[in-house]
Amino acid sequence: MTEPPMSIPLLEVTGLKTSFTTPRGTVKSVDDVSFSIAAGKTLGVVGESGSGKSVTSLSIMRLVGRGGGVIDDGAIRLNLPGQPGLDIRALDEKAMRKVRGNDIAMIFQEPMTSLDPVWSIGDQTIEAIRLHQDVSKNEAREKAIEMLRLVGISAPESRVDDFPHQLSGGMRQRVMIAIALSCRPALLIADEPTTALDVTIQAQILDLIRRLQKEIGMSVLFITHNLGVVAEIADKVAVMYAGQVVEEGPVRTIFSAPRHPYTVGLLKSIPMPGGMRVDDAGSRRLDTIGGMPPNPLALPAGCRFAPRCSLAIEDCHKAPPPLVQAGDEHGVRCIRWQEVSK
Ligand SMILES: Nc1ncnc2c1ncn2[C@@H]1O[C@H](COP(=O)(O)OP(=O)(O)OP(=O)(O)O)[C@@H](O)[C@H]1O
Repeated sequence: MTEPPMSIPLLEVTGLKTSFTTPRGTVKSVDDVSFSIAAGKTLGVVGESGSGKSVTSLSIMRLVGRGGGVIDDGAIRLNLPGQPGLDIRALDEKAMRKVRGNDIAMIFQEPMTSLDPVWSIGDQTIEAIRLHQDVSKNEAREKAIEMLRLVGISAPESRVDDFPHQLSGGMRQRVMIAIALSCRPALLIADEPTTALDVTIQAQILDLIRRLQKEIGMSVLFITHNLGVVAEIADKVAVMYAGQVVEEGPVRTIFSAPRHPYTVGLLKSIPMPGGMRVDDAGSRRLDTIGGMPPNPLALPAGCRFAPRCSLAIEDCHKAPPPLVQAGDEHGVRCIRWQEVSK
C-alpha cells in the first residue's frame, strides 16, 4: 500500500446529486456539488436554510436513505493516509459503518439522537477513547474527564458518572462533541454544532476543534449559517444556494473579494460592526437579502438566485450559469461576476 501523495485531498466530492421523492414531486436537494478538503484543513459550507448543506453532509455519511433520499450521481472519495482511496458510494453497509465509527465523525445540533440513555456519559466517552487510542481504562477515564472539561462541562470529575437524562440539552450536545472528538477522526463533519450553545461555549468548542486539528491533522467540514464562524475556523469556503455551490474559494478571497451577489448579501448580514449600516434615522441595522429562496419543486430555468438579485439581467433568467474561475482556486456561478464587488 502506498500513501496518497500530499496533493490528494482527504475528501473529494465530485458532481454530487441527491434527491428526495415527495408526494408533490422530486426535490433535488443537492444538484451537482463538487468540493475537496485537504488533510488538516477546514472547509466552511454556508448558506440559508434549505440550501442543501445538511443533505450534502448526510450524503457523505451515506445517511440520506433513512430520510428517503437517494444519491443519484457523483463521486465521494475518502483518501485516508496510508490507504487506497475509498469510493464511499460503492462501500457495503458494513464497511460504511466502519468508516462512520473510525474515520468520519459527525456532530449535529440535536444531541439526543446519538447518546445511549443506559450508559453514563463517562462510559460513552471512555469507550470512544479506548476504541481509538491504546490506553488503560484509568487513563481513558482521565482523558474523558479532561475532554468533558474542554467542552465546558463543569465539575467533570463528578458529572462523568451522570446519565444523559440528568443533563440539559446543551450539556448533552457538549458531551456528543467530546465523544466525536475522542474518536480522533480523519474527518469531522460539524453541522451547526454550536448554534444552540452560548457564545463562550461556542468559542471554546471552536478552539477545541482547532487544537485537535493541529494535534491529529483532522480535516473539518463545518456547516453553518454564520459567516462570522467561518471567518474564524475555515481555510476555504463553499457558499450554497438552492442545492448548488454558487461561490467557493479561500476564506480570505471570499471575504475580501466576493464575486457572487448572494455572497455579498450574506457578508452584509454578518452581525459585526463592519456588516452594520447606519440608516437615515441613525439606528444601526443589518442588511438582509430580500426575497425568498426558490421553491425546490419549481426551480427557475436560469440562475436560481436571479429572482432576488439586483444585478440580474435578461440572460440570467434564460440559462443556468456555469461555475467559472474568477481567480486562483476561486469559482463563481454568476455571469456578471466581474461587475460584482463588496
Ligand atoms: N427527508 C426529506 N424529504 C424531502 N425533502 C427533504 C428531506 N430532507 C431535506 N429535504 C429538502 O432538501 C433541501 C435541502 O435541505 P437541507 O436540510 O440540506 O438544507 P440546509 O441547508 O441544511 O438547511 P438548514 O440550515 O435549515 O439545516 C430542502 O429543500 C429540504 O426541504
